[in-house]
Amino acid sequence: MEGGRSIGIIGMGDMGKMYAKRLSDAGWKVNACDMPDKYNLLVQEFQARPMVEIMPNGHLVSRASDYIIYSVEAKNIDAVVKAYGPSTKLGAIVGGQTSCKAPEIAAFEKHLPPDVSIVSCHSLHGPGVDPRGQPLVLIKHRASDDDFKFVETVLSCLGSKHVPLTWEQHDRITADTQAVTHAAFLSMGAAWKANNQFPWESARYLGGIENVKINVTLRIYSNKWHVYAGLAILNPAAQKQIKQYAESVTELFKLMLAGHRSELRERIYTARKAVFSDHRAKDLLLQDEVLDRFSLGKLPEKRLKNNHLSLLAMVDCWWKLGIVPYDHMICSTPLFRMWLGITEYLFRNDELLDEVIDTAITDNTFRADDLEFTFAARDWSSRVSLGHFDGYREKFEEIQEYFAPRFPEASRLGNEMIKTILEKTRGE
Ligand SMILES: NC(=O)C1=CN([C@@H]2O[C@H](COP(=O)(O)OP(=O)(O)OC[C@H]3O[C@@H](n4cnc5c(N)ncnc54)[C@H](OP(=O)(O)O)[C@@H]3O)[C@@H](O)[C@H]2O)C=CC1
Ligand SMILES: O=C(O)C(=O)Cc1ccc(O)cc1
Repeated sequence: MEGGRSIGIIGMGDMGKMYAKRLSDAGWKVNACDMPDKYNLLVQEFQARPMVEIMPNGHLVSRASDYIIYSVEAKNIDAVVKAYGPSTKLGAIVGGQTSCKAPEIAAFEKHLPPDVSIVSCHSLHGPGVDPRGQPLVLIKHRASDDDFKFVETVLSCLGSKHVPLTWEQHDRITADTQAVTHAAFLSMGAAWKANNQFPWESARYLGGIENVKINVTLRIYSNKWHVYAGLAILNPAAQKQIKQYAESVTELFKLMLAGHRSELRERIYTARKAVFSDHRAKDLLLQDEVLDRFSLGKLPEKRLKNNHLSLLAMVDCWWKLGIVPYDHMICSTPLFRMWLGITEYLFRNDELLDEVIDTAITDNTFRADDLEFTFAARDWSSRVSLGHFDGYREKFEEIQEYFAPRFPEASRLGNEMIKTILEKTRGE
């Protein structure tokens, strides 16, 4: 392909393998490696794919390839580029797949020889999602137009929607979209565990919006901790967003506890105006019948009320930070679109929003759940702000273990849900 040029992939985890398979299927020669101890296993796994050559380490991949993609943990990017960067083939192009670009670009600038071009990428979806039509961010950081065109040509086989950005724009947008979305779902999981609850066993958490909350939470906890830790801890804008989310949760919960109905209502309606007023005429991203279809438990005859503190706080947080989430649709992940979908579903239905406010003030049966949710949001925020990967990992894996028995079923249902919902909410 293209004058015999080949592609290198350093890091053959979930994303690296997905890229290796799709690029080689499109006819590209791929040179790939993971840690040296995985060499034999990878050789076996890829033996039926002659277009993928597994190599023992990143030096060999770097010296043989014309466009090298680092697909390793964000927290390791500096060390890995430091090790292999100097072995990069003269005049090659280098990029990375990590979810936060500030450390990745810094590592490239520090460790790559000056003749090497830098064009980075970020597929805004997990490895199990069909990349067609999903946003793919491309960052032309230090490269000629021809080099950039070459990367576009290589990655066009993914069928994704190319979104050219600078690394600064990328980090700002993904803090708004991914990091704070994950914080909300991570907090739901933490609260359910703290109350020793499996939400699909409680009628309160069945149907509609609740299905999305449960399926997405389980999807996040079934993934690798470092993906979420990396994009939250390493992105300075993310810390601010997550902190505001925790503050919004706390303040709204205090208004509920104190029974300040009119203050709560006014705050929620002010936030709604700031976030949704320009979108009132547009179709809803998600509809009832889609939401109800994907339940881990048996749907109750009549939907039970919830005060949806997690959703109220999200809109409050967007308002406080001056974020209009629709502005980011071009650069959104599936989980963000689902999160915005259920938030919008609530905020654009006057009757439901009023019911939620009434439940928040009059129904005490949610207090225990909301208390744990508030603790959880604050705890995640402080772990992210402290910047300790170990502290993040410890909490994530404890909750992961709690929910693990339901991952297979939740993944199956979650995949179907994502597929159906994505057809209705493709970016833009
Ligand atoms: N999963 C997702 O949904 C998405 C992830 N991303 C980003 O893509 C990157 C990869 O994520 P993902 O594939 O999920 O994570 P994985 O943990 O599955 O893959 C990373 C791989 O890189 C390997 N690795 C670490 N150091 C080296 C090294 N020195 N040489 C070769 N290989 C090395 C790891 O080995 P070991 O495990 O032994 O450390 C691991 O196998 C991350 O930065 C992530 O943020 C981007 C979009 C979506
Ligand atoms: O859709 C999401 O937000 C996910 O959780 C999957 C994901 C994780 C990390 C990325 O960098 C991009 C996508």
